[in-house]
Amino acid sequence: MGDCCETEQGVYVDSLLNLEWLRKSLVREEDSIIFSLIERSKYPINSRLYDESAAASLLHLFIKESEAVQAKTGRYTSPEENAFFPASLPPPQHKLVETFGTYQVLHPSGACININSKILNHYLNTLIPLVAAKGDDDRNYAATAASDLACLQALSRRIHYGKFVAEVKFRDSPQDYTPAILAKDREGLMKLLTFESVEEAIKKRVEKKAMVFGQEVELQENGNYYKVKPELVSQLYGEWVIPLTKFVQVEYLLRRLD
Ligand SMILES: C=C(O[C@@H]1C=C(C(=O)O)C=C[C@H]1O)C(=O)O
Repeated sequence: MGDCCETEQGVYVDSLLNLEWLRKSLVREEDSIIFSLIERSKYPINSRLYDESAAASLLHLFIKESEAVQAKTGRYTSPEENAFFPASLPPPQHKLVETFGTYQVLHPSGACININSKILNHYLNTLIPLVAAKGDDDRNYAATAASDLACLQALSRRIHYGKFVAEVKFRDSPQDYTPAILAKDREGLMKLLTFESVEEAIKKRVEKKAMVFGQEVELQENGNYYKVKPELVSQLYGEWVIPLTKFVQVEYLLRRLD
């Protein structure tokens, strides 16, 4: 790597350790999450896609194979990315990406935190039934799986940003976090890292975004119809996305002094 790449890497690492940049990334990720939910709502539940009675489900196959392609093309060299099936992923296989280094941004014992199995479970059991209509179209399983993966990857990215947020918060005030980490005081850590006003603003904003992104566009006024219920997105954030991001933060902090 030449100087130029090192400089670029430096800028990238600096961004990942800047709370303002991270909060902007969380805001941008809202767009991806909402758009992907809107896309998923095009298809009915298609529950046979998730049927695990014959070994692994079709969704499982779809995600595993997709992640293998994405690993070969370098997706998981980024510290912002976490695979759903990380065991035995192939290495990058193209010269454009095979020299990508790994970035030492996070504390090593927290860097590998991966709660994607939790995310996948919540997604399958809670989210799909709320977003998709009942029924099965007997056809669009691969397209449905592709939109599931888009939702899952956006949610996973968003939630695992918690690791970087936690690192920045720790570096900003180690004197506040250290005693709670040493005492393994989850509740205390949760209090320290929580900013209620930031969370309230997020819930309001995602509801508004869902209204704007998901409205039916007609030439004539036809009242308000939204492809995904705006209050559902706000609820999803309040009950699930924000709590899981905070869970990641607490897990990370608990390992921060290992
Ligand atoms: C991510 C942060 O930490 C906490 C979690 C938040 C979230 O998941 O959106 C928002 C505010 C904080 O309570 C943050 O401070 O930005």
